Amino acid sequence: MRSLAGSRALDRPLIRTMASARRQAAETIPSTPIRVLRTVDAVRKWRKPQYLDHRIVGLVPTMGALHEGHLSLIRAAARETHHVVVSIYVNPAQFGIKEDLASYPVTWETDCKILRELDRELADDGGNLGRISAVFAPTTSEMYPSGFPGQEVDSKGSFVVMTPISDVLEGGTRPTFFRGVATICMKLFNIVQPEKVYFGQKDVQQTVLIRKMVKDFMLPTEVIVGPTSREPDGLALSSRNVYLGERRRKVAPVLNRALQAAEAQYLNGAVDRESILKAANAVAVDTLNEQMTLAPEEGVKYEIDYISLADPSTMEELTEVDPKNGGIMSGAVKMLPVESPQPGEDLGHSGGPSVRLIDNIVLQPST
Ligand SMILES: Nc1ncnc2c1ncn2[C@@H]1O[C@H](COP(=O)(O)OP(=O)(O)OP(=O)(O)O)[C@@H](O)[C@H]1O
Ligand SMILES: CC(C)(CO)[C@@H](O)C(=O)[O-]
Ligand code: BAL
Repeated sequence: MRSLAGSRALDRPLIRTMASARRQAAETIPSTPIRVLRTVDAVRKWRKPQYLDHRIVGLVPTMGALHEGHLSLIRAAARETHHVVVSIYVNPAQFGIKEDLASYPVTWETDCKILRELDRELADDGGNLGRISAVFAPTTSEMYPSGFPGQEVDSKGSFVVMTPISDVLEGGTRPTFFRGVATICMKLFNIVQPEKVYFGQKDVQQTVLIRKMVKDFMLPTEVIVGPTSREPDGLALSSRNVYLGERRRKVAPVLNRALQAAEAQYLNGAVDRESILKAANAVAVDTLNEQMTLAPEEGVKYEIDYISLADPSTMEELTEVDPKNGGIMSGAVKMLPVESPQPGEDLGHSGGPSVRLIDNIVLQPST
């Protein structure tokens, strides 16, 4: 008969085998085949057979807190590629030191639930080439293997810097933003090696930057831009809308209304900067004046960061729209924290800090 000690010794390799099997079992989003990949190495191992099998991979980069805007990009990717990879990573390098990195919504469990439901929808839709195959959710030490370089304007490190596009509009207010975006997107593209990448029109300057990065650095990927998803009242969906709270949410469509007023001028035949921008500024200023007449516990205040009329391929300001090329009307407003918050008032995520909202409308070229 085996001694107790002997039987324990015999069990040990079995225990080791089970443990290493557990270690090797691929992490997935529960009740789905969607792999959760957390390291560069894991993505590379997953990617190689797809490459050898000539399977097309589409990448949808996100910072999580998923909403319908993200889902529209994932749906587009599933229609056109065999394997959709969604990256979820809040990249500190694109946040300025005084920006909202610490409070940025992180909703991993809800994101997984949303992706599970979307994957079922995609499976039932015969029109798709592929499904969501993987979520890439790395840590900062994985994405910055030499150490995180910092969020300061003068931080030293390995960055992708693109000028002058990074210096204007969004980059004017957020001087490290596009350096951070270009750097992280270059890393994501190098890791996933997607044939196609999907970005939202809501962040129009980002799409222009990414297209330029792909062109200037000869990256073997195609950039696809999906339309802006909106709430019924025109507000562009954005992960940051959760900061607004009820009072500011009602006023937040002002930016879209301002841009629509400008678009109406263009559609009526105006091409000069002054006529087009005047219409947008009038809506923004009139709405603010109306708010100022309200009692402090009702009103909402905001600052107009910029309202721009720019060239669609460079984002340089235009004095006149060439109808052959069209233009981009874009803007940013900073919704200030509400005054005289009332007991029980919904102030929004994280106590309702200032929220910067962006939006844009394409002035279509006439054919
Ligand atoms: N309303 C939208 N419609 C279409 N695409 C969108 C929309 N909002 C975001 N996207 C796109 O989704 C991708 C990931 O964006 P991100 O995760 O930053 O979401 P976000 O809502 O833009 O968040 P934030 O509030 O931080 O700007 C980007 O390509 C972005 O342009
Ligand atoms: C493209 C992106 C995921 C890079 O971090 C981010 O800028 C975003 O979510 O738009
Ligand atoms: N969607 C843009 C990401 C950012 O504002 O940081």
